Amino acid sequence: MTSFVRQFVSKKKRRIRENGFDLDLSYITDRIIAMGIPAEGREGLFRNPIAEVARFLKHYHENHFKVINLCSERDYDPAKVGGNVERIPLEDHQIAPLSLMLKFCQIADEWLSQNENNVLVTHCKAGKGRSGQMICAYLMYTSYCPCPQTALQFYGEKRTKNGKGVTIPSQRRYVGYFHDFLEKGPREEVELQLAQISFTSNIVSAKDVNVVISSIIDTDSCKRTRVISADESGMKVTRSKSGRTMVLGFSHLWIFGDVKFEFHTPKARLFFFWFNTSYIQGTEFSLWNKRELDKPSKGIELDTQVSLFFVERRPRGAKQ
Ligand SMILES: O=P(O)(O)O[C@@H]1[C@@H](OP(=O)(O)O)[C@H](OP(=O)(O)O)[C@H](O)[C@H](OP(=O)(O)O)[C@H]1OP(=O)(O)O
Repeated sequence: MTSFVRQFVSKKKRRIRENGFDLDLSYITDRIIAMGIPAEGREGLFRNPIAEVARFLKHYHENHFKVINLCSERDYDPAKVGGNVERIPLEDHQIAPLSLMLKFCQIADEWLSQNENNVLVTHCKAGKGRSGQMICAYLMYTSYCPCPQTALQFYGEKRTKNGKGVTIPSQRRYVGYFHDFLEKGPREEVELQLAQISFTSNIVSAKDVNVVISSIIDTDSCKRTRVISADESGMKVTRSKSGRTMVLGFSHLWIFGDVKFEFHTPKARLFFFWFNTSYIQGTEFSLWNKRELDKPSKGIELDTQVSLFFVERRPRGAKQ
């Protein structure tokens, strides 16, 4: 019964079933493992029981494994899985900024180069999205995969039975940013002045929609600061609505770095997306349909579109 529940919870992810082990765990390469969180108590009944994870790692990789915990929402006593655990806390369903992708790669590389028997074990909660973003970065960092498309496809096939590994569009976008970073080095840090958001969707004619913009202020903790809600005063925000289109106009709103846009109705979150201002080319950032949005709600139709228009860009820290 427990085995059935665990299988159900791990959905399409590939499990390892051998020598009495049955875990939500996949070898992406011989030396890189992705798995679901080692869980305790009640959660251990439907996820990977922490004692079983420890037994597996000891059995196959004793003294040669390092675990990286990517969950900000869960933690456990590292001693319960052998002690060699590092944590890079990331929020569920969100992106890891480039600096943390690089940190992950450096930790992984240092560990794996110490001994040819060493393996790296990565997990978030499900061991799919956040783990995938980081592992794809490492596959490119080591030139195991030449480009984002290959890395994402390779990871998807190794981790899941349906080939869908990293599915959140913003996480995939950041895998692309990391490739650019590896090829061309860091980009100049720029601030963008956001003038307008145009949102076209079936939901606009039915509900009031609000937008909350936030950006990461401390990449180590992924701490976010709320920039503005279109419903709040303090900054001049104009709204207009015509049929299926809503337009928000902003005055003097500068955004910088890793920025999240979250669209809400009064009762529910509709979807969100992330980008980094240094990677915006030109004056527009557009997402052309529902498939390009992160975690869109069910009521949104496929032809939903969002466009952001920027009127100015300046190097970070330039005088206003
Ligand atoms: O893709 P889905 O819909 O299975 O979503 C996963 C979640 O399943 P849910 O839809 O909440 O049942 C899943 O949650 P559960 O394991 O189902 O509690 C995780 O949040 C997973 O993210 P990550 O791999 O831990 O970074 C989520 O993966 P991402 O959507 O973040 O890739």
